[in-house]
Amino acid sequence: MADSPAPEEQATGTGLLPSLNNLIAKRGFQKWAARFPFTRRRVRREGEALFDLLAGFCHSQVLLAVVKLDIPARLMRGPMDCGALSAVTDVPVARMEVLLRAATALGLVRRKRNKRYALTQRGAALVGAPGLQEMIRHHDVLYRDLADPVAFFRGETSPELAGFWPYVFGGDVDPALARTYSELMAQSQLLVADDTLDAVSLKGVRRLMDIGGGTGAFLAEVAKRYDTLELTLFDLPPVVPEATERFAKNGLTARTKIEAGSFRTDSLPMGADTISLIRVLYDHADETVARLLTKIFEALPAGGRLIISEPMSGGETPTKAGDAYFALYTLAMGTGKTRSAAQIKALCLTAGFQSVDLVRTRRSFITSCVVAHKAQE
Ligand SMILES: C[S@@+](CC[C@H](N)C(=O)[O-])C[C@H]1O[C@@H](n2cnc3c(N)ncnc32)[C@H](O)[C@@H]1O
Repeated sequence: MADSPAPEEQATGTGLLPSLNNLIAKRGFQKWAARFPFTRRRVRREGEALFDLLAGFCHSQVLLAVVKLDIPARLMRGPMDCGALSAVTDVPVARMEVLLRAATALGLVRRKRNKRYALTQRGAALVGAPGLQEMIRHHDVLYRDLADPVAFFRGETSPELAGFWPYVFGGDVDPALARTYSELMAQSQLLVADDTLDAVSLKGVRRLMDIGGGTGAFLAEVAKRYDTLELTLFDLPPVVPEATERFAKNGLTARTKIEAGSFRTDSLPMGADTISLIRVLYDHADETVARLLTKIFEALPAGGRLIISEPMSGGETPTKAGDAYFALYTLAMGTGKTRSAAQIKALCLTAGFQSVDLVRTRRSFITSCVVAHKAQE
């Protein structure tokens, strides 16, 4: 009985003909389709795609090992052979050979004629993309949280990630932990800032307030593009010293105000004609987001704008990055969720904004953008 299709699956067939999915699931049909000239290419592609899903965890672990053993940085200094890499990483030669062959198959390294390994362009991008290696390094926490995926989706686990980002609970933060998290955020912020500022113009803006602006990495990038714009950073008190340091280092002290506070319990500073929320909403539950958006609406003048930039769900069309990665990540964090642009738009309209634009960004796996407008009086 266990093998018979569920009633709703049977119902997908029409009349006497079985549904296409019922056919595809039959081994005899699979064998025929794998040989038939008009179907065999598609069958092979689908088979490969399924195998990639099955092997995805191994691929991620190869990536993690490559990063943890500092192989990209070592190969940036010049090609190395397996023996040399084995010696500097303390991985036995035979096992290093397996790792390097796997990394070759995944396009991270390539073996030259002289048997030395060099980075490919993809491998070099690992070094060049700010924050990517730090992100990969801290993935071991996420992977442990997902080790029993059924228990995870049933909500029966206590994910470690929820403790990795304790600030979202609004509690006191250990300064050392705040620094680890801030470093990771600031590094990866550079890509987010690039894509956000390419998608949304700040021409004509007088003062921008970045709420949950962390250590000021986004505002520092804004300052590079707009040299007269005044800047305000609003974030929890533990993050403030590093932001002060960054603004001083970048010669921005005179142009920036730093306001320490919590958007949960404090009122927001007035005076900005544009407010940004960069990777903030997905950390929080709908009620917190709704209250924050209302506070922002009240803090903005007539005609003011709110820019929201963060990885989003694909909504009606789920995406690999938004729905098969960030949604799981935020679920493990336990306090927020990955929302679609349409869901964020609806929350903004409920908060009082007159209109909301969904702005196309260059790489949705880095960030997506929504811009909300307060009515002119
Ligand atoms: C995911 S980080 C994003 C930081 C930065 N915007 C970025 O994209 O790199 C979320 C930020 O929101 C801040 N935050 C969280 N809860 C907050 C609260 N209640 N009030 C103010 N800031 C808060 C955190 O301290 C943190 O800097």
